[in-house]
Amino acid sequence: MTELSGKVQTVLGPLDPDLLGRTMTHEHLTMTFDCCYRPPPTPGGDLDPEDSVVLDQADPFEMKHMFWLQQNPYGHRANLDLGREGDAVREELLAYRRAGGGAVVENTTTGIDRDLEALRRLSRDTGVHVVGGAGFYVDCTHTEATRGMTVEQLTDVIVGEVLHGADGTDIRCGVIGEIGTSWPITDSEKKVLRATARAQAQLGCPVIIHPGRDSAAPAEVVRILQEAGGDIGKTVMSHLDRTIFDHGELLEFAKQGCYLEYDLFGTEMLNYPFNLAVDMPSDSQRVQTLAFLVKEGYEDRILVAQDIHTKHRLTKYGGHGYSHILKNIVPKMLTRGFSQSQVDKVLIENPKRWLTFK
Ligand SMILES: CC(=O)NCCS(=O)(=O)O
Repeated sequence: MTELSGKVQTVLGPLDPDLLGRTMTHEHLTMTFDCCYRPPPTPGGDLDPEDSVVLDQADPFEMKHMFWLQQNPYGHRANLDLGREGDAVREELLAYRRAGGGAVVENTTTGIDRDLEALRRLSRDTGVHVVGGAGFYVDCTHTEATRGMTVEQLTDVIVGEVLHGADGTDIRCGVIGEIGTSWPITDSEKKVLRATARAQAQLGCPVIIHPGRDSAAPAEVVRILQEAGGDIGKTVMSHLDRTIFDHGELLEFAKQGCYLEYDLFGTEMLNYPFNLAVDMPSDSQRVQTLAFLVKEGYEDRILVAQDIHTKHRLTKYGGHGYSHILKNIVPKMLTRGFSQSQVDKVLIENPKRWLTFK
């Protein structure tokens, strides 16, 4: 289809897919998540204000705050700024390589401060292959200029980011996404989805979607992409661990044929701040769901990641870091009945197939 056919496109240029190695398909190395700030709940009952667990916004990161940050990651603005952690992320990526990691897909798109120059530096400094993301995040980050564009214009922007480079650089994106959608999907997001599908049809490239926080959202996104000519077999549905909980519903969705991504490994919280009706699964429950999907015949469709997008999850701040899956989840999978070849599919073969341009 293009000169990228049969290759993976990293921020350092086209790559032989066999060189990728173990790949986290949904991470952020630098981004801002300020758009998703949620004020923390105020303590009720008889709590003395002196003992309040609500952090002052000016408070620095301290050990005594880490449990609070795990429970309220979006309630502290400093935690949402992953853009100034270059040195810590570089150290983490070196540790990721030592743990056997080869590549990460960096899903930061327009709206949450994509920084392709930083990704290129990090990749050069660490030897980790980094794939950058084209396109737009959720509606609340769309500018008036974005909202004003036609589907054709949006398609041109996305195609240009893959073929020529994004944000005024010559650094070319290797996936479209994460394309952000809310629930219900807004008009501006629908246009971006249609443009994504058209760009994918032209380029034969991988696509990755951030669905809205409702169990009906993934199927609705797939419907819109399909109608606009997208290639569902080359599309990832992210964040399924906070979106579809019922196993029957999950199997129904899996039949659509996209990749099924469990990418919030390392996130353990009592109340999911974006949807209090949701009981966020633990890592053990995530592994159980993956085992269920394997039993149902979907081992060629599963992808995993940690989707690090806040500071408290970096090892610098006591978090699990980018190596969590390799160091802790893989051994757990092997004790829960996964074969080494199934683990290799999830970490190596499935990402490679998805990321290779048609
Ligand atoms: C960066 C990003 O969009 N992460 C997903 C957070 S969510 O809570 O799963 O929506």
